[in-house]
Amino acid sequence: MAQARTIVVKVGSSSLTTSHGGLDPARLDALVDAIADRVDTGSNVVLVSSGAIAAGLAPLNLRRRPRDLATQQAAASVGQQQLAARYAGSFARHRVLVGQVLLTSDDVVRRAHYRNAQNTFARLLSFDRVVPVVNENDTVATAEIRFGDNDRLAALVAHLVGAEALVLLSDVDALYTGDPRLPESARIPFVPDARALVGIGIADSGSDVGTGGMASKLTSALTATGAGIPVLLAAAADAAQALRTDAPATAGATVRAVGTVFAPAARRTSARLFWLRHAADATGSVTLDAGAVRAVLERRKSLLPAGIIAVHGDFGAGDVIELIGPDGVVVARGFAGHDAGEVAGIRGRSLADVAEELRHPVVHADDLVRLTGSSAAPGGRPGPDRADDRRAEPSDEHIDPDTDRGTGAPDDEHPGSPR
Ligand SMILES: Nc1ncnc2c1ncn2[C@@H]1O[C@H](COP(=O)(O)OP(=O)(O)O)[C@@H](O)[C@H]1O
Ligand SMILES: N[C@@H](CCC(=O)OP(=O)(O)O)C(=O)O
Repeated sequence: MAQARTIVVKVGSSSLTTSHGGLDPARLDALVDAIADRVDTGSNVVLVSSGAIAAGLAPLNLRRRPRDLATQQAAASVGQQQLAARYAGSFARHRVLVGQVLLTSDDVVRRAHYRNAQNTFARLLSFDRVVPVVNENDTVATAEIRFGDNDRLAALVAHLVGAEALVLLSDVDALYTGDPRLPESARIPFVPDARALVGIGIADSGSDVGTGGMASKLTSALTATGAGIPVLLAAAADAAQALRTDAPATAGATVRAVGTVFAPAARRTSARLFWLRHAADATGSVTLDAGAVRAVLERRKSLLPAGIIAVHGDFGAGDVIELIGPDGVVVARGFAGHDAGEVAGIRGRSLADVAEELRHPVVHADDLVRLTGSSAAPGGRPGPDRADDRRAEPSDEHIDPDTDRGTGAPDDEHPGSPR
């Protein structure tokens, strides 16, 4: 945390607004001061800031957060503008420029867009004293393409910019064993891995303006730590402490004086597999027989046509597809090596029996992420899969079309895999 050169800070709506609605300039300035101090030490900081909808309530005379999408979009339209102006003015006190980045999920579910966003951030951060301020583009995001909560967005952005730390700032000062308003709930200073979250009680949000709640913060934390990025969850009021580069450790180097630290997994997932797991939308799917599920999940093999029972959707080679077990459960996602028509033509057949130009896996082992065997993160999206962390490098599997068995040397080119 203290050494991170690039750091993503996410702040929730409840930490930027007054109890009457509208932005709270004092709290916003205090956050900006803490971030500017970190910028002064040479760190790159990306700020993912919620608060557009909340900031639009008071100017539009709306008493509470609207439930319908159109009014939320109207509030976000007014509020985002106010938020951006406030940040620009507040950061200007420190001679820091802000760059506004508004994203829809489309910007990350399409791989070309994901790369484009990556390039934009890289260029922005190459300038001195520029802080990108990110939010969901609520005004144009329809129900179907919404991230919905900025906690998940922050984890995706952290990976996108190659951050070395993610700081989630909220109205609660740490993760607790249960509802933080109850005296029996205890603060958890350190979460070594996802298993430590078993039994944690998730209470309703303490604020009326936040959307994600603690469940989405935990999903975000597990997504980031699964990609090798440590996470600190702390109160926005403790931002200065949380972002200090010389913050004293209380009990060993991993525990900070404030908040809850989530330890990173040992390896960083490759950008490609991270995107496949957390961001990509599937274009179609294939149903596997039980043997193929075992081969893919337990023996870490490529998916061959012989194990496919059915093909769904109209995907092309290189598209993201879901691999579904015979019981209907999605067991993996991968980049298709063939288009849907080709898979339909060769399904159930041994590689030796198919035309030479089609003699390669439907999904190569290096092109898939397994979704079972991992602890599902709270909130629904798949959690980090330790098995995949071990395999951030290409597998050493080589497909022998005569036997359909993996044998030896690395396979450099996998048809259809976007690189
Ligand atoms: N086990 C828990 N530990 C800490 N906070 C919790 C827990 N369960 C629920 N919460 C609630 O989560 C809330 C933070 O989520 P949210 O309101 O969405 O914040 P933000 O607006 O910062 O995104 C806190 O107000 C807290 O009351
Ligand atoms: N994009 C929305 C915020 C969505 C959100 O995740 O809010 P929060 O739970 O307060 O972080 C906005 O700016 O109002």
